Amino acid sequence: MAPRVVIIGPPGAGKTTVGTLVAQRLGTTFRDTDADVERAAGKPITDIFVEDGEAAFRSLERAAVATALDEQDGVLALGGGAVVAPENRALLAGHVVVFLDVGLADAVSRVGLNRDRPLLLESPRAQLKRLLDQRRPVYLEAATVTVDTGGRTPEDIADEVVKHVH
Ligand SMILES: Nc1ncnc2c1ncn2[C@@H]1O[C@H](COP(=O)(O)OP(=O)(O)OP(=O)(O)O)[C@@H](O)[C@H]1O
Ligand SMILES: O=C(O)C1=C[C@@H](O)[C@@H](O)[C@H](O)C1
Ligand SMILES: [Mg+2]
Repeated sequence: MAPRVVIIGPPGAGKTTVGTLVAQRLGTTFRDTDADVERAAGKPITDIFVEDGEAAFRSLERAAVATALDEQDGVLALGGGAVVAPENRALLAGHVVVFLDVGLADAVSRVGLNRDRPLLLESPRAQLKRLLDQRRPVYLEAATVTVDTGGRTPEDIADEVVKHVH
């Protein structure tokens, strides 16, 4: 089995929101490696970061990405930082990988005051700027398709993603 489409992008890109809509449109299932990691650890991602550290989270995430790419046949969203690991990028070869591109202003407003993102707990705007600056080239490189999400509705973005799914 292989996912029909893998969705990547930073926090606030809309991976979960758009991915769920794409799965509905394709009549298939949606899977998110963040949820898989939480299930494997038996606790929320924020607690994994606080109690076990980011390295422990990344290790669980690598395992979750490998398993999900193998098992999932619908839509798969990766955690926002998953593509930073070369092992995960290598596993994406041959898949349809959609990067949901988002600018800083949209990412900040979408993430808002949500407290579920451990890397953004302090100075969300500055942290998001750092993540986007560091990772945007990595997302672009890992993706087979880049979809601009700026000022667009999740429904409109989902329609464009579906067009790229074979
Ligand atoms: N195109 C959009 N326009 C406006 N708001 C959006 C759009 N896409 C997503 N949102 C909103 O932004 C917030 C973040 O979206 P979502 O949780 O889907 O992002 P994500 O990429 O999965 O983030 P994370 O990496 O933290 O899991 C949600 O409140 C969602 O409703
Ligand atoms: O951008 C990141 O590094 C992260 C994004 C989220 O999806 C989670 O995977 C976690 O909060 C880390
Ligand atoms: Mg998400």
